[in-house]
Amino acid sequence: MLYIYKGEEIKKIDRQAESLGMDSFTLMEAAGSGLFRQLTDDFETSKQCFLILAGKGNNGGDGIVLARYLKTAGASCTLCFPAGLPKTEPARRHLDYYEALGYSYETEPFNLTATVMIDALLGAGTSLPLSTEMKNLCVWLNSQKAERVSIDVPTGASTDTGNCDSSVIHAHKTYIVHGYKPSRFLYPAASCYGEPSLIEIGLPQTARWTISTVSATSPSVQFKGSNAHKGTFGHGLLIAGTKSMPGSAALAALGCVSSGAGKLTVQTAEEAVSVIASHVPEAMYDFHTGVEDAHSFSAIAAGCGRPADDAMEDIVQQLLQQEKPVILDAGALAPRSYKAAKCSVIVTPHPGEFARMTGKQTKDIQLNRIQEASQYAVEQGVTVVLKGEYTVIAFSDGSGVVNTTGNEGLSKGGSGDTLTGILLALLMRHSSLEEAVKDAVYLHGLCADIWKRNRPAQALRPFNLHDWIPAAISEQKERGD
Ligand SMILES: NC(=O)C1=CN([C@@H]2O[C@H](COP(=O)(O)OP(=O)(O)OC[C@H]3O[C@@H](n4cnc5c(N)ncnc54)[C@H](O)[C@@H]3O)[C@@H](O)[C@H]2O)[C@H](O)CC1
Repeated sequence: MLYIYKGEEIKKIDRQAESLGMDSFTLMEAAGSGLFRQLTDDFETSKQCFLILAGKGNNGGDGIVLARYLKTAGASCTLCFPAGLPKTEPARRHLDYYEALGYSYETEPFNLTATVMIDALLGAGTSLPLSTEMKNLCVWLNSQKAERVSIDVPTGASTDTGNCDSSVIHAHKTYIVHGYKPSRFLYPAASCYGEPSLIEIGLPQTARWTISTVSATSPSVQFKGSNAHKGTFGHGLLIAGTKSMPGSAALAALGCVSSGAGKLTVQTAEEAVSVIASHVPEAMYDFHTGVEDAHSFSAIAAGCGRPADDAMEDIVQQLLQQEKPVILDAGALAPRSYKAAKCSVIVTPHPGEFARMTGKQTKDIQLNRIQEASQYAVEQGVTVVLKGEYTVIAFSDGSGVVNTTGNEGLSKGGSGDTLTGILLALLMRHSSLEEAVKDAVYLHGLCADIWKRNRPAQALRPFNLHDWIPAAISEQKERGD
């Protein structure tokens, strides 16, 4: 399991560790030795010339410990404090020890050369914008012909949001201490991390946000039932599609019947049936314009290929008054309260739809996707699936996951409909809503990743996605995460 921590959470963890007897000096030692191990895995240290630029905080302290390990191992390494000597107590003590071993340091970086430059200037304690001095250092570092390795967070990138200073370090690699920081998954900051590696420092993992995985024992990939019949695997209601957008309903229905749904009823416009039925002969049809007999379904999805009009709003209000879990997508998403809902609600907006739901700007949502989705989920008591690269899944208890499967091949109209269908099928078959949602997003992304292994991403049609569901399920079953 991989974990995500905000800057404040890291500070709290450090304080807690200190109160339990694990002091920051020891944690810094663990960070430095972990960094050294990772560096020796990534580089033939005897053939490299290292320059470590260390800041005044604990990020710089990690750099001091790393410098000591490199020097002790006989590597060519220069430690430099371009913004002044360390100010924090553990970093100062590590510098004392470093000097006591007879090692020296520089304070002027601009004439120094190296093949690998380590950015230990600022980490989780960054506040933006950068000072002029830091900006100049970053500009210089970015202009050097060397591999750039950042410690924890590239200097100039925010820890908790996608914000970056204009002179942010563009790292080739980032060695992330203890756990991922939100900015690793938020653009533009995410694009400055390069290749990330995690450095364990021996602290227990306590984050409520993790990176999504699918368990090999999850009902999403296991399909068992002695004496099973079509009722065993649930009956889904999909309220989707119009005369002008029958394809959305077809894509969602395909996703659903390909993911283990026992039965599926599509409530749609009569004119849409010929298109849907030509692709999904398994489905049944219903032409009501309201919600009838909701109790006879295991779960309900609404909104694919529907306009966000009054008729849709009426349907959503009826859905919120019944008790079966409901997925709201596309036309079913609107600015409204879910606080009086009698059912579990999952909303699946893309950033534009989420902006419409919340009254916020899309660009602000994108910079702070994890926080925005989480805040909405907690306030409204719903599950939010905020789609996009690194889809964010926020639960109403404040926990959540970031999904790392999927690629640019999914950036096409119709991909989200397939996801809604997969989600509906898994929700019908799962006892855990949380597991159903995160598994659906993971498997949907994995379909696109499997496609891209041998085929161009631009040629992936949303209509192809369901064909890869069997391969995605089998892969997860065999992997056994
Ligand atoms: N549990 C862990 O994960 C551990 C992580 N470690 C490392 O510690 C840093 C966080 O250290 P902290 O001292 O809190 O912050 P920084 O080193 O990032 O910097 C603080 C320092 O920088 C100044 N500063 C902040 N913003 C700016 C700016 N925009 N321009 C100029 N200067 C700025 C600020 O005033 C302070 O002086 C974490 O990233 C890990 O690398 C521990 O070593 C082990 C435990």
